[in-house]
Amino acid sequence: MMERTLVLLKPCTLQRGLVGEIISIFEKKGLHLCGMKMMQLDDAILNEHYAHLAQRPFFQRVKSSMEAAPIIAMCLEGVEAVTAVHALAGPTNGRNAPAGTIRGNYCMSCQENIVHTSDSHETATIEIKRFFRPEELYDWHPATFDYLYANDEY
Ligand SMILES: Nc1ncnc2c1ncn2[C@@H]1O[C@@H]2COP(=O)(O)O[C@H]2[C@H]1O
Repeated sequence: MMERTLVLLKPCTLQRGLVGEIISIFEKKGLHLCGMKMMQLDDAILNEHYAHLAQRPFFQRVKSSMEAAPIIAMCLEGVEAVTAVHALAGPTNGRNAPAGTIRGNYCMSCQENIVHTSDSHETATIEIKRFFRPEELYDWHPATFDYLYANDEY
C-alpha cells in the first residue's frame, strides 16, 4: 500500500551538517519527497507532538532540544513507507541502535538522535497534518517506480 510518513531532521542534524546526507539515505532507499520545509518549532507544536511524553522526566529536555535550532520537516512516500522509514531510523538510543540504521550510524545519544519518524500509519496521518498544510504536499509519480517495486504484490 502506498503510504506517506513524517520525518523531522532534528536541530542536532542541522548543527552537525548532516542534512544532505540523511535526506540522501531516504532517497537512495527509494522513498520520494512529497513535501519539505524548514521550521523553527515552539512550545505550542511540541506540546502537541510530544503530548504522550508529558509526564516523562525528560519532557522539558526534549522540547528544549527541539527548539534549539530549526528543523527540516519532510513528508516521504512509498509502499509501506511508515515501516520502512521507522526501521531505517532505528531504535531511539543511538548508542545501542544497530549499525546500518541512521541512529546506529550517526549518533551516540538518546535525545540528539538525528530524526523523528512516525511510528504507525495512524500517527503518520496525524503528524503530517500537524506539520504540513494540504497545499504544501505534492502528488507525483517517480519515474523509477517500476524499478523500485517491479513484480511486487502489494
Ligand atoms: N529516555 C528517553 N526515552 C525515550 N525518548 C527519549 C528519552 N530521552 C529523550 N528522548 C527523546 O524523546 C523523543 C521522542 O520521540 P523521538 O523519536 O523524537 O525521539 C525521542 C528522543 O529524542
